Amino acid sequence: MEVRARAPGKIILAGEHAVVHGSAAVAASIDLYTYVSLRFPTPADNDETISLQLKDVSLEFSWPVARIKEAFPNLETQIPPSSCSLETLKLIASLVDEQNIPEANIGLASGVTAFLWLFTSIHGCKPAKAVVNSELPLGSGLGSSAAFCVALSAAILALSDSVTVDFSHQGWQVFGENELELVNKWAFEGEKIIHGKPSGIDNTVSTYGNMIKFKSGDLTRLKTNMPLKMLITNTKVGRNTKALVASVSERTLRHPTAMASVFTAVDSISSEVAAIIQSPVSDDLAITEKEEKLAELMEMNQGLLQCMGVSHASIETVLRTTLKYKLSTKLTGAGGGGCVLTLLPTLLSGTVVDKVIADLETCGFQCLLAGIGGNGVEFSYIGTY
Ligand SMILES: Nc1ncnc2c1ncn2[C@@H]1O[C@H](COP(=O)(O)OP(=O)(O)O)[C@@H](O)[C@H]1O
Ligand SMILES: C[C@@](O)(CCOP(=O)(O)O)CC(=O)O
Ligand SMILES: [Mg+2]
Repeated sequence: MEVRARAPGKIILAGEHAVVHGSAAVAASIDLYTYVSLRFPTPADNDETISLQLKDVSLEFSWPVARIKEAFPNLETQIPPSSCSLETLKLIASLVDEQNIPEANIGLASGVTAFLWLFTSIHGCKPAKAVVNSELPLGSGLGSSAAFCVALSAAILALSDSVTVDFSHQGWQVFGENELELVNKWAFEGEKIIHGKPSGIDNTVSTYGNMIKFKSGDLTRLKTNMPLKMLITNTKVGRNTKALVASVSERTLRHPTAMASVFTAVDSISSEVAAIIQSPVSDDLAITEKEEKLAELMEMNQGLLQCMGVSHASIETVLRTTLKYKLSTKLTGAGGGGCVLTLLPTLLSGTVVDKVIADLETCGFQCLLAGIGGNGVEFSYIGTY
């Protein structure tokens, strides 16, 4: 009995960080996915463990079911989701510690903790094997943590009683509205373990796909016929979302009034971005005008992200490089390195795009052109149920 789920990564067009503090943000899914397969062993397998294989980092973790029962004598499965208590988090952290994660990969510990908590909350101590692989760079601002939590939640729920599914369906299928909501809620609880204080935008756009406006937990799905092309540049500078979100909160505590103004400005920028994206496109001139406005708003948002203290020398290098070609750029996700977005206007020639990419790659960065606004989470059964 095996299920496979996939969940997309995302770009944030406007509003990262400020969205954690109640401002609006606009995000879109991208066509790079995290995949999770989940399988319950058959009696013939004689496997009494819960295991997690992380292919992207070539690591595998495994816990005998008896060890988990010993650590969690009072474990109860729960639907709908509730938050992981501090006490449970400590118990799970000790199970994760026992796996001796290499120091170089210590950032994975929170993801492994999220897996153990999501799985045991829904299936208790049932033996199972989960395998994860991703097309997303990890820890780079493209929402790998959310895609990981959404794909895990989807796979775990797809093998649970709380989801009614059509086993005869071949290939990828989508959940119903209620089930999507459940996947999103569980994934948000997983993101809390990885991020500390997530806004919920990343798991929401990974669950629902397309393009969304998100404010204080409320989702608005955006309808657009505007062709939007973004160059994504990965500075390859590693960073950690939890630490960056915490640093913005600390700055907010030190300068509450100034930061409130910054967040209000970001809120206006995001609302304007959403309005531009949604307004009907009539002709090339209208597209060019909209692109010019978007470009300016991206520059303004980047300035405010600098005010929040989440830019980085590598991001500034991308800004300077793209400015030579009069292109507008902003960081995406938590910043501090990671990925940067450059708006590529529709009428920009392919030769210029190639030159920009060559310049950025000379700096040691990695460029990619991802499809924007595709499907959200999907799942597929493998073999018989
Ligand atoms: N494919 C994956 N395999 C293992 N862990 C993952 C994977 N994707 C995400 N994670 C978890 O998410 C963390 C990165 O999340 P984060 O710092 O929020 O960056 P981002 O979400 O921008 O990629 C990793 O350190 C790890 O704990
Ligand atoms: C900085 C933030 O706005 C986005 C973080 O995205 P990522 O984990 O860097 O992909 C945090 C959040 O909204 O939870
Ligand atoms: Mg993340």
